[in-house]
Amino acid sequence: MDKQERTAAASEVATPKRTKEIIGRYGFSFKKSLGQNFLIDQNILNKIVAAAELDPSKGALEIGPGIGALTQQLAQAAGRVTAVEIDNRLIPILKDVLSENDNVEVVHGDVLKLDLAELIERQFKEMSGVSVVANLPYYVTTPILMKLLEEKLPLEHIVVMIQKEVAERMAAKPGGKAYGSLSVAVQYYCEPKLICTVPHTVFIPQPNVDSAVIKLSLRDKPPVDVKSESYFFRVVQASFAQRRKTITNNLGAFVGKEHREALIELLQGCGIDPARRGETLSLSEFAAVSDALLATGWSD
Ligand SMILES: C[S@@+](CC[C@H](N)C(=O)[O-])C[C@H]1O[C@@H](n2cnc3c(N)ncnc32)[C@H](O)[C@@H]1O
Repeated sequence: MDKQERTAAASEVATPKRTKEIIGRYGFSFKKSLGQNFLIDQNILNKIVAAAELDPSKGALEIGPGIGALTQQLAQAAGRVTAVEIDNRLIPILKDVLSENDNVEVVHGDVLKLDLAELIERQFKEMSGVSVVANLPYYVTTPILMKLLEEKLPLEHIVVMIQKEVAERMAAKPGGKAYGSLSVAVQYYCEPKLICTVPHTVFIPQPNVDSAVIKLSLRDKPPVDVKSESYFFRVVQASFAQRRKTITNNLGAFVGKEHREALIELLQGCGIDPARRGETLSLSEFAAVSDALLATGWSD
């Protein structure tokens, strides 16, 4: 290590000692309701940053910087970093911790309420690409990810630490217990890849569950063509409404019992055994059923 590297290592936030020191100095108390579990492991941070494929021409949007453990590393790897933090008590801490990183801007706000398309356009217009990189607050993981995906933001990758079980559901293939409407929604927009699992011991305070880092690479276009995206997602939701029920029973409740016989024929016409469960259907099978149902007008 040369002198510069030693100075950088000494100021790294992601160690138990330095995190406790910062928390103590500012008298910060954790709010469980905001999902505040701060990462204290440099190796995990390195894996997150490496997965994001950043370089000085790229921008990174961080959600929930906490006291800046990940933000510091993103500032080294990316050309520009914007970090959105909801807790106003953390804003002065972040300003101090990140005072040497002049390519970082901290925005105080609730990511669920911000106009992210406008924020990305404003903050990253000179960048050749933008990725979201974050250790997400677990209580709002799914709403945040669905907002990022449904708003069709111009992102390259979304690399996030989330609850392990949720990461497994996002990456699950048809046929298993983990496969559900979240898997279909995520895989419609992205190619998911599990990067690593993370024990609960690398956080202060420790959460009750283990975590995983997942990388979602945004697709240029969805892997299936559907006539109506919103209807496709309604059909997917309906197909998983009661997991133990067959696709016929779940979709029967969606289209109305009077169409049951016609529904069976429609499923057969799509090459789907009516006795199958939703959890066995692939994206292209859901697309076929969705387009066929839309054409009937049974459930507009
Ligand atoms: C799991 S902590 C991660 C902190 C830090 N990035 C780390 O890795 O140590 C989640 C952070 O998200 C913030 N947060 C929670 N809800 C938020 C929201 N709706 N918008 C923006 N930030 C939020 C919390 O205050 C907290 O700082």
